[in-house]
Amino acid sequence: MCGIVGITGFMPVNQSIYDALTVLQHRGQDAAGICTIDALNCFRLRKANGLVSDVFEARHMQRLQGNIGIGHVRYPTAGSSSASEAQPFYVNSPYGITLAHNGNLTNAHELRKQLFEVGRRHVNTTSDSEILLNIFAQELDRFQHYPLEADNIFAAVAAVHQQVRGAYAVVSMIIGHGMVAFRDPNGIRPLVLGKRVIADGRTEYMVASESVALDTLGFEFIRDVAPGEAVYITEQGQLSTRQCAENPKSNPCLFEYVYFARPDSFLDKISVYSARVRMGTKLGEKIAREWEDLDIDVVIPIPETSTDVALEIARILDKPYRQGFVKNRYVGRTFIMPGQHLRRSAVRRKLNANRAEFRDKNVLLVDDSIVRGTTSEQIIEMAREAGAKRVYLASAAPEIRFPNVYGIDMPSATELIAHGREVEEIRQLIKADALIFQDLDDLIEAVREENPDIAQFECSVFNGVYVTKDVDQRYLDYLQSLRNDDAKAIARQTEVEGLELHNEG
Ligand SMILES: O=P(O)(O)OC[C@H]1O[C@H](OP(=O)(O)OP(=O)(O)O)[C@H](O)[C@@H]1O
Ligand SMILES: NC(=O)CC[C@H](N)C(=O)O
Ligand SMILES: [Mg+2]
Repeated sequence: MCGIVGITGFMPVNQSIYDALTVLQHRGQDAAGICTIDALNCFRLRKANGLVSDVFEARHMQRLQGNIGIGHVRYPTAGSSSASEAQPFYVNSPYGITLAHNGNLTNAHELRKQLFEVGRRHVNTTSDSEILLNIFAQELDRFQHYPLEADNIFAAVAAVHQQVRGAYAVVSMIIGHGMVAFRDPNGIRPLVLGKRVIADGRTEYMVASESVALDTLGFEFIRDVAPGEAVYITEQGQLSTRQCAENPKSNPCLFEYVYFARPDSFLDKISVYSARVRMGTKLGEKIAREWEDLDIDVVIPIPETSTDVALEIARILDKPYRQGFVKNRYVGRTFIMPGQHLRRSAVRRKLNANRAEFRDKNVLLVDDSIVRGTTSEQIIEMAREAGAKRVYLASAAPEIRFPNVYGIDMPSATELIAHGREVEEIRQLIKADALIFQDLDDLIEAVREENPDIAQFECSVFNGVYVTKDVDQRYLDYLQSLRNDDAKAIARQTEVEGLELHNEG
């Protein structure tokens, strides 16, 4: 997952975009970038691998001048992890465009070919986001006049929707025009719109992956950008919006609510926190029903994402909730780290047991999800080392059995612990005394309660149904060959920096 942000204002936006990226950091830890438009109508760009606090030093911030800008934190799902594939991306025609993308395209390969052979455009990286930028640029280029009207920009987004498949929440800037943001016709990845009225009465606008970024910067939430919709804000601060998809549907990604988003965000009118509490209610009730004879002394979350779920399970079961693990606050999220070796070693650096909570007790550990099983296997071992008598595990998400192709880096089914396995086999692998998963219908119900208008969630990782309908076994095999952990490790070793475009180093 990645985090994106864009602001059109009347004061310098560099610090605000930096601050927004820090609260979106949980969506991507590998690279970060900010691009602004300065007073001379030139882009200023700084992007590099690393956390936000590492990428932007004072000298970079000083150079990122301008009242309009976009930012990105990256968790790669396509291409390489080279710094030249950090975002935003730039293309010089028409007018000069930069773009930041959260999601993943499922027809990037065909689009690249078409861009080269028909559009005569070369894309110098292996990033799907640079392809998306070039498709957008190609469509804007069909209007051979300056300035472009809002109608032209919306027509270009409509043409992007016709050609591009997959998931994309996008923020982009066009020199001489302003900022454009849009969301794919299934609304798989989130995007929210907010505003801030400044002292002289003018309105600044902001778009971001999650509403928490608006809160932090004092922007008022207006609404979610609708699936298929585009938002255009001119340099003068004039906002227009248009539905650009023929048949938009709301199919937001269910895993955002389970793991990715911050609990204090609202996505598609649903509080992530409340959804997690309801996940706890449903799972707690299932545990009470199915594990009547299990003797549980204490409920312990596996920090950090599962804490809200675990607290509610403890309430339902009427058992004490205890912080049995202490999280090292300086180690990031392990699941989104590149490479299994790094992920494994991170779990023990990140979590340590409070022995007093384990000694001679039967403990119920709660996690939000079990993906590769890296965390659960080690945590169960740590609980035993700390003296637990019996260790039970509950997962707020059902078994994750299928790859994700829409912006979560789970491209390889064989790396998923639940792929092709039943609960009992998984239990044996992670060495739990008992294991329970949430049912998919319960998870959907828990999330959907606040917004029953959502007819269907994107939940392919649980049921193998891909809402864009273009994903077949051939594509999944292709993706697996490209992006399994071994392939990525080899690619990292042989990686060379591509053409470095103008980058405030
Ligand atoms: O089965 P696995 O492959 O280990 O993946 C699942 C684990 O990874 C995530 O935690 P993470 O450390 O990324 O972040 P968190 O601190 O937000 O829980 C998630 O919350 C699970 O704990
Ligand atoms: N997680 C994401 O949203 C990734 C965006 C894009 N596909 C990349 O790999 O850079
Ligand atoms: Mg976790």
